[in-house]
Amino acid sequence: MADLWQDAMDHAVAIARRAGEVVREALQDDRKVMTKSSSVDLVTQTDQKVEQLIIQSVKYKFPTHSFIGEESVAAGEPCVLTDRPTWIIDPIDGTTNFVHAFPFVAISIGFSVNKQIEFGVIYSCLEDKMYTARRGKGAFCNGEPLQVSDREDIKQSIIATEFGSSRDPEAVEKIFSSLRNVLCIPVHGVRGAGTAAINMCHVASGCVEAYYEIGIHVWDVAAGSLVVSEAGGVLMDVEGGAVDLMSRRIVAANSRTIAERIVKQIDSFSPLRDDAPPPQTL
Ligand SMILES: O=P([O-])([O-])O[C@@H]1[C@@H](O)[C@H](O)[C@@H](O)[C@H](O)[C@@H]1O
Ligand SMILES: [Mg+2]
Ligand SMILES: [Mg+2]
Repeated sequence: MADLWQDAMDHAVAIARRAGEVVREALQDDRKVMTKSSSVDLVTQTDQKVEQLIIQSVKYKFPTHSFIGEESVAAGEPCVLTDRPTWIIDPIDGTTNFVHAFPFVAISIGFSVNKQIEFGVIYSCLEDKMYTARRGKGAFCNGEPLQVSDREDIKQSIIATEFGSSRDPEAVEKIFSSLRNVLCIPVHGVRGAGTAAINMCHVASGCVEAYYEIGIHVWDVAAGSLVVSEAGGVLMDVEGGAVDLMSRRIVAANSRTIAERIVKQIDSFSPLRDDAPPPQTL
């Protein structure tokens, strides 16, 4: 039977590739940096330009589809996932890397129908790696199938995580407490690419056993969640149980054993959900 969403997925791959060209070109110029939720939550005109490029091209081809885009939400658009076909877009995942020319930058596009991710496309544009996953049909990098690592012993693992963009002292304390717990299991190492999407592609590729973070957003992990699960990995909330893409918390691992071991080390907290109603102003 023909795949209902193949056309949309082909479009996502094409537009992610085009967006990657725009990002690479922008790296040659000065990058004007603005801030969002905090002085370390960065955004550039390229983030906004790439998001508009993706949304306009999708609207033209699929006029009935909905969007959740990082920069549109920052500009006041709602962040609510419905049953409608929805493109969940992070135009530049790794903006801080982009600003500093640290060489991991991705365009991340997840596509959800009935609140289920149908496909995920992550283009690591400085490495020219196109990661794709279609629900039930596997995960790939530049067309080659991906498979998570088979290491079950966490003491022989590399774990990926990030520090995020909150500098709230209580959150920072918990982030360091979790990091200390994980490091002292002990694990072989802790890494972070500076982008949630690429960290998840690293889990899917088998070069790290797990990735966890509190503070990410739905656009950081929508595509990556399918890339990981289609490569044979598992997703979990940081307190165990099912992952909720709007909760801003995630553990993505090669196996349930490793995911549960990570969960035990995490000093968890709950940032404001992505779909929380905006605060009332009097
Ligand atoms: O803002 P942005 O570069 O798209 O996305 C960023 C992530 O991918 C990064 O890994 C994470 O630590 C930050 O919290 C942020 O969400
Ligand atoms: Mg991001
Ligand atoms: Mg971004």
